[in-house]
Amino acid sequence: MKYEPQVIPDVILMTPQVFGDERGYFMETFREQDFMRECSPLRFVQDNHSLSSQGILRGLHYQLEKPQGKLVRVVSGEVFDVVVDLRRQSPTFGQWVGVTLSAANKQLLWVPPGFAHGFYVTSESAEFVYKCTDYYNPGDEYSLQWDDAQLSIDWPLVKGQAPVLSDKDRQGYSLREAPCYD
Ligand SMILES: Cc1cn([C@H]2C[C@H](O)[C@@H](COP(=O)(O)OP(=O)(O)O[C@H]3O[C@@H](C)C(=O)[C@@H](O)[C@H]3O)O2)c(=O)[nH]c1=O
Repeated sequence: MKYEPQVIPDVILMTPQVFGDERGYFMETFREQDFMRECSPLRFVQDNHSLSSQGILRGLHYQLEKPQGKLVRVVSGEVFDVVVDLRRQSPTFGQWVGVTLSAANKQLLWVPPGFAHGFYVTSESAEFVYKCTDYYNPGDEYSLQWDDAQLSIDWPLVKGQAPVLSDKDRQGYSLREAPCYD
């Protein structure tokens, strides 16, 4: 596994070593000892899997009281995955990182606690799989506005069309109003 810190260095893009043969391929997608050394000593307690159609945008989500670190990847299709630094003490507060994750590139992204996270589906559909370092806590969930002007995220919108959002995500907080991590 290759571990590459991004412009926000706590955010790490991981590229597995893929062993192809006549049967198909094999890859390791998580190895705790290496993950702890390269990314974080936190342990994972929940695994999630979602399916979304093209044009769906889920996010940008975070939990405030019980922040979740997330190790995310795509097992079918392609998404543009975005993380936003919401740690007020961070030199990169309010900055974002976006990467393309796909079944083809097999990359994983480590999203540390303290970040909002979301993704936009660019393929016909996408299955998204991730591990979390804390449990889902619905009362503690917040949504940051995907198109906040201050964030100015460069989403690769298909045919320039507005993304499809959940009701909750249509009422996301602007960065200015959003409760953040102190
Ligand atoms: C996230 C989550 C949802 N649910 C339920 C609540 C609800 O009825 C249904 C759909 O929930 P949501 O609309 O919040 O699902 P979704 O919009 O896919 O939420 C996810 O978005 C991505 C971007 C993330 O980063 C995740 O942490 C999570 O917030 O599933 C759980 O039971 N456990 C969970 O961990």
